[in-house]
Amino acid sequence: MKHIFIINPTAGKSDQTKHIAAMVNKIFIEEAVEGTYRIEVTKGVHDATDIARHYAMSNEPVRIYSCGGDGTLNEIVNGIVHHENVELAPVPIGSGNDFVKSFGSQAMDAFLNLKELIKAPARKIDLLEVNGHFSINVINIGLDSSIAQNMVRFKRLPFISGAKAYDISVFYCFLTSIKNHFELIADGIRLPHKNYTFAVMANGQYYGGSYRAAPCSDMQDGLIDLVLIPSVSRLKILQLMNVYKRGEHLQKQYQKIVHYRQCHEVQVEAEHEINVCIDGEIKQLKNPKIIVHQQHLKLIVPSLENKTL
Ligand SMILES: Nc1ncnc2c1ncn2[C@@H]1O[C@H](COP(=O)(O)OP(=O)(O)OP(=O)(O)O)[C@@H](O)[C@H]1O
Repeated sequence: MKHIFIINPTAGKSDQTKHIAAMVNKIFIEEAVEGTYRIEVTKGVHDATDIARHYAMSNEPVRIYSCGGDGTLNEIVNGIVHHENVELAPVPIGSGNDFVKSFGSQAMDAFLNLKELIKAPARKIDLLEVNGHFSINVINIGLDSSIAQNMVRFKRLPFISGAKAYDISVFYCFLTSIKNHFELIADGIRLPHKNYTFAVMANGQYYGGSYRAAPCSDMQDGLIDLVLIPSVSRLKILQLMNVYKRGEHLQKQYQKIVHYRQCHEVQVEAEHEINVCIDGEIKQLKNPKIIVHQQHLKLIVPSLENKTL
């Protein structure tokens, strides 16, 4: 088995390349772990996709470690998708690292323990696809995608964490448009609303620097968790925000504001191209269609308490 460590030196607050390289060298050389390894450092946007694709195309068994945040993970997923010979291990050194949060409160430490990760088994998980782009975590549209778009600006400021940047961006976007015109068709059923605050199509549970949008989402069930907030007042959004962050918005008392269902396919209809946020990265798409590929990716999952898999 080949072990490939793809490091994004710009992920998180500081460059972790030296630290990761030192740990990897120690594990493979001093502790004589079996297999060959290689460290690849990305040079720019989408480089991780190209590097991952290169190894995936070899058709040899390979374990790719995504050393970065959710953006790097998404880029690697798009490079390895459909390649059975590849296993993917997230090493969460980004700012938000929302994807691994679905695996419970111990997840961050467990995925950062490279020695354990190298030996951990693979589990098959679902992937979402929207107009040819793949998502391992969450796809969202409406107010949410504007928030993600603006968050990038705030998160690079000193002393602003991924979670804080998201909160600041929420308030910024809150002052601009909160009414988004689009219609949704879920598994062939046209939903009644024509305006939404936002819509979330989830595989994982968390996004936006730790908002637990889809607390019931299971990455192996072959289903999209669809969480919808039709157009509501600013006051209602404010009232809901902390509830939404904690993942308590699917409780009965919020049913008038929050709509939730599980489905296999979501068609979005809008007059123009709309901003679609795919694992935190924005793409402008015309009538995006979201589908699920059941257990389509081999994910390395370390031993965890409170895990969902
Ligand atoms: N060498 C590089 N120079 C500049 N940008 C890079 C480089 N390598 C990767 N990138 C870009 O960095 C962006 C951010 O990466 P990533 O999302 O992994 O980190 P993050 O933003 O700190 O974490 P999170 O998304 O979890 O908050 C990605 O869009 C990726 O394309």
